[in-house]
Order: sequence, then structure tokens, then C-alpha cells
Amino acid sequence: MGNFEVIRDKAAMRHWTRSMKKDGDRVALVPTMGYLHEGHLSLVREAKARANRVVVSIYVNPGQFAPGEDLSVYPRDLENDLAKLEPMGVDAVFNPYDLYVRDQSDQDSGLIASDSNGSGHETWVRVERLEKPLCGVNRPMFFRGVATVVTKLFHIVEPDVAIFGKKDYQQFRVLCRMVRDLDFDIEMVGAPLLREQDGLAMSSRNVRLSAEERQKALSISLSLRAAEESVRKGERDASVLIQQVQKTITEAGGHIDYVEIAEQESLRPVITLNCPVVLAVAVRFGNVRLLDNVEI
Ligand SMILES: Nc1ncnc2c1ncn2[C@@H]1O[C@H](COP(=O)(O)OP(=O)(O)OP(=O)(O)O)[C@@H](O)[C@H]1O
Ligand SMILES: CC(C)(CO)[C@@H](O)C(=O)[O-]
Ligand code: BAL
Repeated sequence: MGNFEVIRDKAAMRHWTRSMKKDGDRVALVPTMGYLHEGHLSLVREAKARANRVVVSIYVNPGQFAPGEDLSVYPRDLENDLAKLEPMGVDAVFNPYDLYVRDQSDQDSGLIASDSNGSGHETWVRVERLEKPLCGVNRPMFFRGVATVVTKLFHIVEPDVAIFGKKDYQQFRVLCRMVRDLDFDIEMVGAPLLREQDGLAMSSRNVRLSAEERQKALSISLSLRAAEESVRKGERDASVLIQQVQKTITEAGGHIDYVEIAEQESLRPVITLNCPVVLAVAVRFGNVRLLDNVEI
């Protein structure tokens, strides 16, 4: 389906890129977990502006979900994803069967890479300080899984440039740091966060919100906009802005994982806004955990 190749095998993927590069092509990679929406498609457009060959990877990475998280209910619809990519001018979709080496004992017990004790897969990439704050507090294994799978994707696809959304702000910063520290010869691009018309940050998980939860979740983007407005009017005290956001979201029934204001690259918390910062939040409505942020 589609005017692109769907590649499921690691060796075939590597061979594809190498043959493109032999012809002088520049290859961009857009890593995703599928269930594509306009946010993902905006990354594809960004990729097309920066390379003449675009690969989209679709892989729900078990290694970044802790036991008890939403791996089993993470939304998936490969056929629809391929249909959405068809008019986009993508050259290849990498949809691997499995990216991890697993021993027979892992397979028999149904263990996934994140809770395997290393019988099949035992190598992890950690970005030691940046993985700890914000999402790292409630998901301590998450960035280890992301950094590891993105390393694997980079080794398999060998792109010249990779595009990530700034909706997952800390993820982008962690991966930029990894690329810098480990000398990957890959240009990292952070694309702007895309919102629904009513302000909700686009996310594959939005589909798991009930109508009522979705309505209440609008408090997140509303609170961020109000905080931006407060900064415009002169507020510089981070704790005042954080409390303002917390109040709006809590009153709407959201359970806050964090509301924080941090320096944009180091993600170190700030007390007074006197440098470029990100105001970042993670909030649960029902069983759905949503991220949002604004750069100020
Ligand atoms: N609203 C958005 N704007 C810009 N980029 C986005 C947006 N949503 C997702 N992305 C980016 O798309 C890439 C793939 O993300 P992923 O497949 O996990 O989708 P998602 O919508 O973030 O799903 P989730 O519900 O798991 O958060 C990531 O780089 C992510 O930052
Ligand atoms: C970067 C990523 C594809 C790694 O699995 C994932 O975390 C995502 O979709 O944001
Ligand atoms: N986009 C982030 C992927 C995750 O939450 O697992």
C-alpha cells in the first residue's frame, strides 16, 4: 500500500538507506509510535523540507513502558497510518516486527524488554541528569527506553537528520544531549507543538479520553495561555505562575504529575524568569496522561 516501501526487517532498512545515500540522497527520519495525527504529519513536512528522502518509523517500543503502564492499550492502527502517509510524499515506512533480541526464556514468559533481566537485551543508554526531572520522576525508566530505542533506530536507519516534536519537550532535550555526548552525526530538529482548534495538544493518547475528560483537559492549554499572559504583564516569579496553572487544572479535576518552569536546554528549575524557559506540565485525566508546554 502507498507509494512508499514498508520495511519490516532491520537489515533491509539499513540497505535501503545506504543505497539512497550512494546516489547522493539526504535521508530524514521521523520516529513515531503510530496512531498518526496532524502533529506527526507536521514532522513529516519538516522532514521533507530538510531532506529529499523521508523515512517514518512506526514502532510501539515496549522498552519505554514500565510494567503497569499503558503499553497494552496504546492505540494502534497501522492500516490507517499508512493511508495517512500516502499523500505525504514519504519514501519508506520502517515498521519492524521487533527491535529487541530476546532469549527463548523471555519469549516463553512473555517478558518485555523493560522488565527482562538482561537475558536477551541488556544494554541501555542513559542520559543521566536530564532523564531525572519532570517526566523522569513518575516514569523513572522511560527515558532509558526512549534513548535506547532511538539509538537502535539511528543505527539501523542511519539518517542524516531526525525530527522530533516539542510536545514531548524533555524527550527532545534528552535525545539532543545523547546525540551530542555520543557523537552521532545526525542533525536534530525540534518541531513546534501542534494543537487541536480548541487548544488541546495533539496526542495519540487523546483518543482514550472520554468526552467529559477531553472537555476538562482543555484546562491545561487554557492555564498555559493564562500563564503566558501573566508573564507578558510582568510576572517573573515562577512559583506564582506554577500555582496559577496548578489551580486551574486541579479545579477542572486533573491530577497533576508536575507543573514546572525550567531552563530550555538544561531543564534546571528556575525561580525567577530571566532567561528562555519552558513551562511544562504532565496531567492525568482518568487513566490518560497528557503532556503540554509553552516556551517563554
Ligand atoms: N502535538 C504534537 N505536535 C508536535 N509534535 C508532536 C505532537 N504530538 C506528537 N508529536 C511528536 O511525534 C513524535 C512521535 O510521537 P508519538 O508517536 O509518541 O505520538 P504522541 O502523540 O506523542 O503520542 P502519546 O500519546 O504517546 O504522547 C514525537 O517526536 C512527538 O513529540
Ligand atoms: C521517540 C519515540 C518514537 C521512541 O519510541 C517515542 O518516544 C515517541 O513517539 O515520542
Ligand atoms: N510520545 C511519548 C511516548 C510515550 O509516552 O511513551
